[in-house]
Amino acid sequence: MRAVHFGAGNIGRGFIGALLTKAGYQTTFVDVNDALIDEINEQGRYQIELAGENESIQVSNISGLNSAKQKEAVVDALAQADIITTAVGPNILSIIAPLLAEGLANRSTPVNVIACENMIGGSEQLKNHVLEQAKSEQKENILALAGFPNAAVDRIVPDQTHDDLLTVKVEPYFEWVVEKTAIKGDQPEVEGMTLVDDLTPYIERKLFTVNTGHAAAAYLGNYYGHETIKEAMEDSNVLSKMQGALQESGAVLIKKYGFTEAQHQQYIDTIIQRFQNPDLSDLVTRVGRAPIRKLGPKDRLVRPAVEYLEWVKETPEHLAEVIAAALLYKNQDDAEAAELQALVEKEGALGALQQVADLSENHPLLTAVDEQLKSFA
Ligand SMILES: NC(=O)C1=CN([C@@H]2O[C@H](COP(=O)(O)OP(=O)(O)OC[C@H]3O[C@@H](n4cnc5c(N)ncnc54)[C@H](O)[C@@H]3O)[C@@H](O)[C@H]2O)C=CC1
Ligand SMILES: O=P(O)(O)OC[C@H]1O[C@](O)(CO)[C@@H](O)[C@@H]1O
Repeated sequence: MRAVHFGAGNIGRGFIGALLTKAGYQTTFVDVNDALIDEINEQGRYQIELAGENESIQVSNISGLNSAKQKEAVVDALAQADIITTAVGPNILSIIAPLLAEGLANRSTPVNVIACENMIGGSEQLKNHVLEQAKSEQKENILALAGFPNAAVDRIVPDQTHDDLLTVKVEPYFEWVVEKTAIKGDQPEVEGMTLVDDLTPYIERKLFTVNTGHAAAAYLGNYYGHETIKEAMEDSNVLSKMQGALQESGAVLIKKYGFTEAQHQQYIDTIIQRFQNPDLSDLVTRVGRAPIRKLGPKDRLVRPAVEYLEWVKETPEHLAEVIAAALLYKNQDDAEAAELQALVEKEGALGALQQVADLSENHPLLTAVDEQLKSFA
């Protein structure tokens, strides 16, 4: 069995590639990072360390291709793959789409393409990019043979600091949930992948708890002078503000999906413990990366805040505070953070938020964020 996985980064090596290989796939990593691909081909294996546990896992049966330099080989690999996955970041999906279109158009058997990104409807969005960029004669085959099941992926994999390029340290916890109904052909059998009929409660619970909480720790942590998530979690002020934001996003999830309060509190508590893992060093700059994407209308901050206004009919003060902290986030090494600050300079913080979050001019969330910005001043 063959797997093609786009993105040999933290989640690619530390999570998805590892499960695929364990399930018996010969995994080809596709990336644009020459050094990573060369090392994968040279070593043919790498090591995963489990944070806080004296255990490591060997991943072998792997190879690598550079998608910028070995396009034909990538297209061939895609045409022959039994499963295709991605973990490249939401903004890269449109960039890998033409290669996917070509590879999928050359197939004669069904295959599933699973985008393992932090976003709602990631595989669906990838499918749209593929169809938009496919040649007209390629579309029929793609539509007939390629399934694009959406997925939720949960495992914290910080940036790596090992001497060798491939070793990756991850938290022991993981969850990979995939939409069963969108699968074409045989269901993939991967230990650790859970197939469900309705992905929505899983992806929303994950994105609006793990990622909302993490973003709160990153932006508030940064505002209060912390460099790592662990430091931010040791600051009782940041911790209690983050807990407040999770109570707000949780209130919406409980109303929408019928989780009990006790069940949901248990889920929140487990996540906070994961953030506090003393053996994981995760920078606030990694977790807060790409703030324009994170302030998007469907993403982890604005969506639960807007839904809190709609479902609970109260002001989401804590989420508004995190959004305010995100608007104040400065990091010249992060292109989106610099772009956001330029927009804030031009339009003011609320004007910038209105644009990136696609809010109406008089949206009550703008007033709530304004109140919080004043309290930061
Ligand atoms: N790191 C984590 O803990 C988690 C990350 N995710 C999601 O996984 C995705 C990847 O995140 P990370 O692995 O952390 O990022 P990363 O930056 O470590 O890995 C991304 C990889 O994609 C590669 N890439 C960039 N452009 C490419 C292209 N055109 N073709 C092929 N490869 C390309 C990069 O070179 C890099 O190796 C993101 O959507 C993220 O939200 C989801 C859950 C956990
Ligand atoms: O990967 P993104 O969407 O930039 O956000 C970082 C987030 O993703 C994770 O890496 C994994 O869910 C979290 O650590 C963090 O909440």
